[in-house]
Amino acid sequence: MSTHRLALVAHDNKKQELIEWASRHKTLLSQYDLVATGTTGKKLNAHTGLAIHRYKSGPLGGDQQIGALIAEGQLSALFFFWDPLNAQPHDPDVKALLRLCSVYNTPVACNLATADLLVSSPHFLR
Ligand SMILES: O=C(CO)COP(=O)(O)O
Repeated sequence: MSTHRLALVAHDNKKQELIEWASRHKTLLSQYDLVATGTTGKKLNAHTGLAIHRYKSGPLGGDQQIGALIAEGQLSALFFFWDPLNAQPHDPDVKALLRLCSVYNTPVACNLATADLLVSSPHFLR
């Protein structure tokens, strides 16, 4: 992969799922520079001990900050457990982040099954 930075983001109802997933893959994740939106990063660090650079909370611009990394070619993959059952105040930012993944052909996992598949790829460090 071109860079060694991964972004981890989850909406509130999905944070527990992401924390459990990250705990399972802690050894692999710890080999990367990790970034996250504010609350996701705080909870991930508290529950897994992983070092994570935290951007702003999603509704306050964090999704856009991670989008900027993608636009600059600074992100290898995004793990974005967005909530399909609840409206988000910053829905345009959520869409924009997912859109940039397609614009720049950045791997993005939006659920557990895809996240597991993505980290089992040979492109990932072991
Ligand atoms: O809203 C988010 C992603 O759209 C996530 O933001 P937080 O990690 O700050 O909860």
